[in-house]
Amino acid sequence: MDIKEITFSYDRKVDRLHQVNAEIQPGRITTIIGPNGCGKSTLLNVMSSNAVPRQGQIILDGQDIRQYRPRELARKLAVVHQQNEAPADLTVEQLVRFGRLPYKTLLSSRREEDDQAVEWALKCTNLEERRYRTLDQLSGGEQQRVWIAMALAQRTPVLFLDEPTTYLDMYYQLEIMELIERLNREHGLTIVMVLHDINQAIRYSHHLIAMKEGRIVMSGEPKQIVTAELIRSVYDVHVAVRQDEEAGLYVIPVSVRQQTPIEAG
Ligand SMILES: Nc1ncnc2c1ncn2[C@@H]1O[C@H](COP(=O)(O)OP(=O)(O)OP(=O)(O)O)[C@@H](O)[C@H]1O
Repeated sequence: MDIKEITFSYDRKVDRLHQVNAEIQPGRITTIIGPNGCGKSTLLNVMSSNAVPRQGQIILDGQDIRQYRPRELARKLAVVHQQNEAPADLTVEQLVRFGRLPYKTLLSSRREEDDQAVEWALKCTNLEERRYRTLDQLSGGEQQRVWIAMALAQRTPVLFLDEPTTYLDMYYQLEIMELIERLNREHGLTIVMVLHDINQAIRYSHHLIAMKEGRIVMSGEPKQIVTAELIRSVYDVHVAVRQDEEAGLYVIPVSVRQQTPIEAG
């Protein structure tokens, strides 16, 4: 996937992405990092054709994504959004089955292929035993796995995830990250995600894209690009960068860079 010269504006006045260029490597995990409001979700939305750029193109399999019909694109690329809602009375299995919509035709009945895809998605996400539950009968981590399962049922080679670990505790965060890693390693999925946790981004990504104010500041292999200087320039935070035998490279936030003096009252 090629991101070519993308400029995007919500209101045709202020550009939120400025001539963004990047390459998404197939079969790899790419993570977009950067401060609140820098344009990460916007870029993901443009890359999935949910938002139309003012300029530039997203090329997938040799073709501009805007030339694909929505069903065609939905067979190539699935998205797990940041916030998801569903009717309260649907079961996990019924929700996951929605992932098969891009394969439905007017006359088609339930096909074996659909059943297989749903079973595979439930198995990958370890939800087989929860299939008859409704969302409100699941923990936050399990709910997030349902949205991932729905995307997996689409059986696409590319998966986008926007902040998949937000609101989850440490255990469920790790569980989701390990699931994503397995989907990449064992099933060859190309993953593009947005993460706020820099340490998760370092640990689970082959490639990082660091953004600030609608621009890519730096991109590359985490080990190559993550330095205290990069984090300072992107987040305005002073960090210590360390290496641990077990955990690998990691970052410890130390202080915000610009301290505002507190005036004596
Ligand atoms: N629907 C919208 N209409 C107008 N402006 C928007 C809209 N969505 C986002 N923006 C603005 O575009 C800029 C980029 O937002 P975006 O959500 O892409 O940032 P982000 O990096 O994903 O942020 P966060 O980490 O807080 O989720 C922000 O200034 C935001 O206020």
